[in-house]
Amino acid sequence: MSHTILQVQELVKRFGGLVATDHCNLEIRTGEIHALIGPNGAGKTTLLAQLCGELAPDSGRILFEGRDITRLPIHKRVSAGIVRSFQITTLLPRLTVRENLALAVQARTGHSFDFLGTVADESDLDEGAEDAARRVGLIDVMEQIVGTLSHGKQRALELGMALACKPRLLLLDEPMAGTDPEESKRMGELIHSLREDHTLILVEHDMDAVFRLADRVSVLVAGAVIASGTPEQIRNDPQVISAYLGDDESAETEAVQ
Ligand SMILES: Nc1ncnc2c1ncn2[C@@H]1O[C@H](COP(=O)(O)OP(=O)(O)OP(=O)(O)O)[C@@H](O)[C@H]1O
Repeated sequence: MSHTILQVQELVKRFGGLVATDHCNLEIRTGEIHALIGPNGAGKTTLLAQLCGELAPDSGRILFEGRDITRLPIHKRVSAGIVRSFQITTLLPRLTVRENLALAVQARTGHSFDFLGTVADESDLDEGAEDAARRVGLIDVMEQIVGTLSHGKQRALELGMALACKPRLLLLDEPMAGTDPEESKRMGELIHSLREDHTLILVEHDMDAVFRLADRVSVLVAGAVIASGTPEQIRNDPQVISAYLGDDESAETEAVQ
């Protein structure tokens, strides 16, 4: 029986007069890939930012494994096991893959950032960096300068940096963005492989990827979840079809642009 890892209860976030998150309720089960979809401006990114602690909600609660984390700062959520990809640091293009990953391990373990010059000598950092690199298929390019990697490999590295923080719940914000079909396929396989030992929330505009990868899908419209279910249930939900997916191919394509 699956149990709930994350619960969002009646979450509200306003930007001035705009209600970006409107009494949002969401339940994420341990071990699932849960996709969050919805039209542009529906509030997906704003919700993710509240889950990782980047934005403070105005009201409502977020429970992680039953514990109220609504007011916990980002670094404490990372320690608790919630990591958003690209959250800890953006890539440092002039450093190597190994150095970038070691910095992500440092962020998790609380090592000081002051001794950049000796990063490569720290065996615990190195081990963590190599584990993450292996996981995302970058072990053969550990010494390569990040700025010289292909876009797809840079995306994989961003994911590797999130993994170096040893998350239990990984928040992925548009991992397929800007990737070509081959890179997108590889990223899909990578995400699928993470499901073994992680719970994932996936915000993604690529509907093919969403319906292929997700165990369950929630649809956000105007800051509220209007439906949650299996990809099959969501595809056939009349409310979702009229509010978002549309009832034919062209409407679907239009809705996700
Ligand atoms: N910092 C901010 N200040 C003011 N308004 C904001 C801010 N961030 C987001 N918004 C507004 O909140 C609403 C939700 O935006 P958000 O980016 O969360 O939607 P989204 O579903 O992620 O959209 P997209 O699919 O286009 O990325 C939008 O109307 C947006 O303009």
